[in-house]
Amino acid sequence: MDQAPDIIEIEGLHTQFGQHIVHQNLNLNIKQGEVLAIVGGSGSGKTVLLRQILGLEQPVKGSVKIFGCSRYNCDFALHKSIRNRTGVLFQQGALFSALTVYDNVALPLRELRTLDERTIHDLVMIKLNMVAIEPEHAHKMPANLSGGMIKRVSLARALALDPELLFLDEPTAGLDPELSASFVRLIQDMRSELDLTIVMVTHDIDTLIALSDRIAVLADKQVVTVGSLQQIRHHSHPFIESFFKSEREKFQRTDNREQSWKTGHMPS
Ligand SMILES: Nc1ncnc2c1ncn2[C@@H]1O[C@H](COP(=O)(O)OP(=O)(O)OP(=O)(O)O)[C@@H](O)[C@H]1O
Repeated sequence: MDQAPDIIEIEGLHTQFGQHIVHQNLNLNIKQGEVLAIVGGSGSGKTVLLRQILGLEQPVKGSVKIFGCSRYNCDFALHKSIRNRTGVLFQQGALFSALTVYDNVALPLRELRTLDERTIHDLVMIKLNMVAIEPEHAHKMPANLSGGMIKRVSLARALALDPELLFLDEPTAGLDPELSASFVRLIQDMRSELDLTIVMVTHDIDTLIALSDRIAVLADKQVVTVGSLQQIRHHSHPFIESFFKSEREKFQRTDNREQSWKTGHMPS
C-alpha cells in the first residue's frame, strides 16, 4: 500500500472563521485503497476538513487535490465527475424523510439522467441486497426503519454509483455495540468487494481498530501525526494519550484475564 498513488493531496490548508483559526498549514495525503481515519477532539476541525475535501467549503489558503484535480479550480463537468466517483455516508444517515428506501437509493442514479427506470430498479435492488436489506423494505419510509437499517440504506445510497472513494462521518455513532460490530463487518466486506478507498471520521475506538489502515490525528490546528495504530498510539501528544487511555485499559484487562486464566485466577 506504501507504493499506492495518492488519491487525495491536502497541502498548506488554512481555515479561519472570523478570528477563529481552525486549520493552520495542515497537510495530509490519502492513498488509493487505504482506510484512513481522522480523529481529533471536539472542534478540532474534522467535519470542516471533510466538507473541504468534498468541495462543500473552501479554505482561506492551501490546496486540496482529489483524483489529481484541484478541488477549488475545477469546472462544472469535472466537479460532477468527482462527485460521481465519490460516495458519502453522513453522520445521521441523512436519508430524505419524504422518500421511500427505494427512492433514496435511486436518487443518485436518477440524477445521472442517463439510465432508464428498469435499469435503475435493477441497480437499486442489487445495492439493497449488498447491504442485506430485504426487498419488502424497499417501499418503507425512513421513519419506519430501525437505526441499523437507516445506516445500511444510507450505505446503499452512498454506493449507488459504484464510487472509488467513500467518506464515512461517524459511521457507527448511535448504534448499540452489536449493530455497530455488524455494520463494521459490512463496511469491511464492501471494502474488499468494491476496491474502495475510505476516509472516515470516528470517535469510536472499536471502529477505528477494526477498519483503519492509518490514522491521522488532528490537534493544534494541524495533523500532528499520521500512521498505523501501532505507530501512533505511543505518540506523546496529550490528545493521543487520553484518546488511547481507554483502549490501553481494555487491552490490559484482556491481558489480565489471559494471565489469570493461565494461573487459575479470574480477576474480580
Ligand atoms: N460555518 C462556520 N462558521 C463559524 N464557525 C464554524 C463554522 N463551521 C465550523 N466552525 C467552527 O470550526 C471549528 C471546527 O468545527 P468542526 O465541526 O469541524 O469540528 P469537529 O472536529 O468536527 O468537532 P466534533 O467532533 O465536535 O463534531 C468549531 O469551533 C466550529 O464551531
